[in-house]
Amino acid sequence: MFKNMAATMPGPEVLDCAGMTRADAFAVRQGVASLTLMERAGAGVAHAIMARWAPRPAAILCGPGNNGGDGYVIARLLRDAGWPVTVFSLGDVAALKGDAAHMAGLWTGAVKSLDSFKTERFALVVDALFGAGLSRLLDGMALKASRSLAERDCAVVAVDVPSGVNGDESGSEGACVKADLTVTFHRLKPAHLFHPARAACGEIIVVDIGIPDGWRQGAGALPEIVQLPGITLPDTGHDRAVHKHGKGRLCVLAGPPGATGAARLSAMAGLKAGAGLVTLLCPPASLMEAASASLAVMTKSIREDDFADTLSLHRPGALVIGPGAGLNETLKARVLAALSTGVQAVLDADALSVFADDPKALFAALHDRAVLTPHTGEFERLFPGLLDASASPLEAARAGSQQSGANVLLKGPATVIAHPDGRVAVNIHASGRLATAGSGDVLAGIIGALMAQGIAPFQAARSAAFLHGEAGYHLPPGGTAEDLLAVIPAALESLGREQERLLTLNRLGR
Ligand SMILES: NC(=O)C1=CN([C@@H]2O[C@H](COP(=O)(O)OP(=O)(O)OC[C@H]3O[C@@H](n4cnc5c(N)ncnc54)[C@H](OP(=O)(O)O)[C@@H]3O)[C@@H](O)[C@H]2O)[C@@H](O)CC1
Ligand SMILES: [K+]
Repeated sequence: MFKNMAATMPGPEVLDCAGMTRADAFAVRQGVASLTLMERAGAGVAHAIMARWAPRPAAILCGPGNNGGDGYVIARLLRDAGWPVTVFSLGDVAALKGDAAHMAGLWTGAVKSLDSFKTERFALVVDALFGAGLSRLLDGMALKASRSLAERDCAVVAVDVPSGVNGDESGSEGACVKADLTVTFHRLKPAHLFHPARAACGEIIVVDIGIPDGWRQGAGALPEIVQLPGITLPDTGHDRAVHKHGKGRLCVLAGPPGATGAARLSAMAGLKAGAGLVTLLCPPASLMEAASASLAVMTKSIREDDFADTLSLHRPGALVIGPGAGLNETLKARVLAALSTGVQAVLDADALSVFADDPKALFAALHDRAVLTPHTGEFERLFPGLLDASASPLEAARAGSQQSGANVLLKGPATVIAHPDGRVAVNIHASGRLATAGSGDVLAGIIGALMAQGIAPFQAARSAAFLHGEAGYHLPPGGTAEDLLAVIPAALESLGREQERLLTLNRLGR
């Protein structure tokens, strides 16, 4: 889905539109002319177009602000390269101001009114109507143009964001342009990461427009894209001195009879992700079912009323609680008991939903050694209305983490990991093949295994999301959660090798 992004992404941070404006102003204070930034932005789009398409009749739709200014640069550079180009303007060209007026002045061809734009005359259309300055829903000529683009089979390239999409937001109430390629500048914006806005972007390229180092000063903790050099993997070496107890002990709570599969997936994932010892804590009635289906995973019977005692007996480095656990008061009590011991814990599935009627009781017990792993439905149960009220899942997860006091990993095609201190990361390294039943149980087990091995919860959640995503790329078509377990070692190996290569290059100063 994010093909080629690694090669073109100049940096890992995500910037909102205000942050981008600040970075732009910083560049200008450092002596980079804003016209130079606009020229580089337009050149980046023009080069991306020429790298993908041979010359063909192209329409450049220019808006009333600087997004339109970029459009005039693109028109000039494509025409200079021999492309047949027609420019359409939304509004009067004479009304343009500043850099956009300057760039329009360098365009020596005709400028037609957007009203006369007919999609069928063009094989490629550049959408330079609105970018970061979008302030209301599309209407009038812009709305008409976006609709006519949707009806025709011509290539559409969006400048910065597809017009109608607000760069800070994952969704839009109104219509927007649907692009095949979106070229943005300096850093990704939230809209490039989250559906449905992301789906309107098509392929995404980030162009470096030469904003000087130092632009981060005073920007606070920016959300970042999880990347391989920044994750922590378990030690998978051949050191013979290592004992299984020294490689991390993980406990997983099993559910009632007939529903132990989810916890068994988590437990197996924990072993595959390097935990030395994994124990399924089973209600007595589930013991035989769990034991007969497990080989390397240990099984232990637990009593109804002594979950904190059970944990102090097994002294796990981390606990996974929730997958297939059953929605009942016993589970609620066990979650609260586990949290009261201070053990590092992954709360997944039923351990979240069981608090739908009283999330505050959960929040009062949570701490930053816990990781909540909701999908959007579970998130809504714990934080009613927060997703809708937030510009994007990024903001929602950050707010959810601060409200609850725990790390929150909000699952989706782009998974957000938030720490209560305000740090946020987004994992986009994930195959669509992960969208299969039980995949979340596997993720919970991997997070638990990494925490049990001494990796701090926020870092464990970031790293596990990336490793789980990598395992998805090793899955054959039609792969199930069981198949996902089987490819975790291969995923660990390939990431370990690549990380070592990057570290070596770094040491050599490359
Ligand atoms: N920052 C940087 O580093 C760089 C930025 N660059 C480029 O600048 C772009 C941002 O430019 P920008 O701020 O001028 O905003 P832009 O999107 O052109 O629109 C503003 C105009 O549209 C109008 N308007 C808005 N919504 C409307 C609607 N629905 N329907 C009708 N009108 C609407 C709005 O009117 P107003 O709201 O003021 O009434 C205003 O007149 C950015 O995306 C990137 O492409 C590059 O050059 C590289 C360096
Ligand atoms: K645009």
